[in-house]
Amino acid sequence: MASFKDILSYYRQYKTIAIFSIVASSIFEILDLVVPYAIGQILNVLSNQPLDKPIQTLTIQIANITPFADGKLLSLGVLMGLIFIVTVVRSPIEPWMGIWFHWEISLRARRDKLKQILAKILTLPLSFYDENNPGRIANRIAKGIENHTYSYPEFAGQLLPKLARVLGIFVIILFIEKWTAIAFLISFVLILYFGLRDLKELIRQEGLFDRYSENTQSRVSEIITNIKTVKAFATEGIELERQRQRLEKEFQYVVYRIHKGYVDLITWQKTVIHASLFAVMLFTLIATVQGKMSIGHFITTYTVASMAYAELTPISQLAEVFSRRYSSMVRLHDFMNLPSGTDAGSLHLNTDDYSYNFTGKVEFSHLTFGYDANRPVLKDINLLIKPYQTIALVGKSGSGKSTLVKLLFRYFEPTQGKILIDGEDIRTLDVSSYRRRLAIVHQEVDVFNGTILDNLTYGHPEVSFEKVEEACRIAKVNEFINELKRGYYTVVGERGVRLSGGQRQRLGIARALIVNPDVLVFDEATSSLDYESERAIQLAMRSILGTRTTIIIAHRLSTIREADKIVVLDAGRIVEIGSHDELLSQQGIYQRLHYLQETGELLA
Ligand SMILES: Nc1ncnc2c1ncn2[C@@H]1O[C@H](COP(=O)(O)OP(=O)(O)OP(=O)(O)O)[C@@H](O)[C@H]1O
Repeated sequence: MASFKDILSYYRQYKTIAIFSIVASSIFEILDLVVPYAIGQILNVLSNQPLDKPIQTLTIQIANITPFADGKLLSLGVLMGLIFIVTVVRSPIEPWMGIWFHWEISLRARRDKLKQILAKILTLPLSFYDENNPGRIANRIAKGIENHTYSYPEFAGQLLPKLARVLGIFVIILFIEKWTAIAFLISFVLILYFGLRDLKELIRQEGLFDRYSENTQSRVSEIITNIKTVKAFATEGIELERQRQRLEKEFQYVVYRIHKGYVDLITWQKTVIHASLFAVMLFTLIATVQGKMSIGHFITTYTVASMAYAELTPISQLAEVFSRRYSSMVRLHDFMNLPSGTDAGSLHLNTDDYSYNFTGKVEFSHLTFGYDANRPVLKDINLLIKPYQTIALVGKSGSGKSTLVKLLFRYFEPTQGKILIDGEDIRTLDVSSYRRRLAIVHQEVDVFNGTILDNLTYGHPEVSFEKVEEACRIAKVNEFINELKRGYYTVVGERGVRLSGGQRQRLGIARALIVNPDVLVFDEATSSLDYESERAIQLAMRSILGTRTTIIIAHRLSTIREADKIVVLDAGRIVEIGSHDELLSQQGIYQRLHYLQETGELLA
């Protein structure tokens, strides 16, 4: 699990400037103390009491180098000069040495981290996305980043300088009266110690709450994703009630455990602070009445002590806000510390170092794989696909067809055995350059927000327009593009025109063809389509067959009659291989499936 160290490392790159700006802000906070001190000294001048040694020395030195005589007037001038410097002169300098850098560091770190986060998203293994829905991930990232961005200026610009000021106050009181200073320090340390101890427990509670609340958010995101199902099953009321119960539980927890904890903490802190301040006032007043302390020192001590105790409230508030945010910040680092997947592609723009060109000979050799190592879903698969051949994978749902393709794309590593392309183990190849020679058309084609042209050239942005048109002709995309007013420049996706399932499929096929892959995979490309769309796609597929190695995963056997080889998988094993006619003559699974689809009857 990540820790405070990880939170600090978020700003590590800006260490030097961070130290500089924190020190500068701390100095400015300490300079504030000059005012009550100088006012105390002015009171001493006015009431004819002696000045402190350093002020006396400073006045004498100024008298020596200027025409002014050492006296009451010069002392007042020197003290007013000091006040002028630490208030008026410092005002235009402070924001540029403090606030400017605190926010600049925070915003720079935000920019850097968001880039690193996307890199992490791009390199995490697919299994992570199987287990975490987008809402959960997006919520964790957004909260983590926001809390880091707001926390730094508060921590560096307020909390630390305020602590420095409290230290400065201690030194001033020490200089005036030793025992008051010691009493002050002890009360301060006790207040901070008990405060931090309680905060630690509250941070733990916040962590539990954060995890619970992440699940609530994730449900909202699930509802958005699955809204059609929710509406179709008319479960709106159930979803609302379920969420109401969760939110009520969250409310009870956050109010009666966490919020009450903070209010308890503030209650006793405030009481102790005011009691301490009253004690300081009482003791310094007694000392002044007894003549052990000057009026100026009485005023200075009381003023700076009240400044110090007054700082305790913002310090504890800042600590409280920080602890409320702490767990979500740590959770962002937990996310960032997740190991990248072995399937991670390259993040560099220029990856032409390895440019492969395969004939398309693919061999699965003694391949065994399981998502859970103890439960193999593919068992000892041996299959040779010759260049330009078309192979169809069929079999019952869950027999392992998609998994075989996932392994070909190197999303997962085989448990045993290997996959060879043109005789080379794919694990020895650069994963991004290798994948660029493959293309896949999924059952659900992803459409990005942008023009149709952007979507078509997604895998190969530099491709010529002629090549795009050619691919669109083969995939029969031109048929519907021509009907659109803005043609290739029609905006599709989230904020654009909605494409039908069949249109998306054809777009997916053209997108795959544009990268001119050596191996092309259709993953149940037609199974969710109406008959007409299916026919259009079958025709598109037919004109591609034989131009490259093609693997078709199909439930509808009509799509794959022309395949060179049909491979029947059952429970992760290859049970039949052959052409359509060969397999029909065997009285096996394929024949049964075929008969079922043709007649709708089960073979006895
Ligand atoms: N990400 C995953 N994590 C764990 N198990 C998985 C995962 N994906 C698939 N499986 C399991 O692996 C087995 C094979 O699944 P696969 O998707 O490869 O089958 P399939 O033949 O393509 O099925 P379908 O025709 O329904 O798509 C199934 O038992 C499935 O539950």
